Amino acid sequence: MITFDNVNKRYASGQDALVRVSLEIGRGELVFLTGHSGAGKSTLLKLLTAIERPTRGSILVAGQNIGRLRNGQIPYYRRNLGIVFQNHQLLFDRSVFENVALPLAVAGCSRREVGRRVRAALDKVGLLHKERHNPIVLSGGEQQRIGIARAVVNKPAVLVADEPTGNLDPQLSSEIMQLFADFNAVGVTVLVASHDLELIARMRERVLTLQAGQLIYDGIPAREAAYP
Ligand SMILES: Nc1ncnc2c1ncn2[C@@H]1O[C@H](COP(=O)(O)OP(=O)(O)OP(=O)(O)O)[C@@H](O)[C@H]1O
Repeated sequence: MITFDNVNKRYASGQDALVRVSLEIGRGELVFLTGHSGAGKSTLLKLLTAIERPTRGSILVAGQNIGRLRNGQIPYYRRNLGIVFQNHQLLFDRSVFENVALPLAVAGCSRREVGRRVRAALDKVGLLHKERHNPIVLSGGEQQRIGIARAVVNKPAVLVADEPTGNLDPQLSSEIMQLFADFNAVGVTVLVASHDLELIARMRERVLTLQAGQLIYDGIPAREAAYP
């Protein structure tokens, strides 16, 4: 599903953010990406979501070479991706329903279809009863769930999250991670970047560890091996 082949990313500043990264993520896998601050986690996700382009190497997603996409093709490519950010980027002048519906407006769905899909997504994150609220009145954990509902409303094949639990307490963080596991259980390929090592360890899933831009570990950690 996702292949990085000898990927390098050097920013215009001269910073080498990723160095010869090769990895494969199969369809339907759940994988955590970790590493110290500045290790290159966000950069890897930005390459995958075509926000940045690789300097060298190739990135294939469902057979498509992402680094070679023309600018006009990128919005179409992103329709198959659900993207969750740490600061969920909700619009506070719209209701919960409208926020979750945003990707569908771009995709040109009928009103009936929008209603059906938004409610299904809100139901999956347990917030169907909050559809008329303004997100500003919701807790941080609920806001993050809305961000996740918005990411999955298009039924993407791949769900990508960058530090989705960054501002949440351990209990809420654990619930959010469980949501990703739930989406994975129904076939979605999920990649979550997080520096929360304790939380990742408890999930007992595959972990990729970056260190100074290099992939130094890829496996299901038995003990502390993935966390130097
Ligand atoms: N747009 C940019 N221009 C120049 N350098 C950048 C840019 N974005 C990131 N970097 C640098 O690339 C390296 C990797 O950064 P990246 O944000 O990918 O790391 P990270 O592992 O996500 O870190 P964090 O956990 O702090 O978010 C860092 O040295 C960072 O300063």
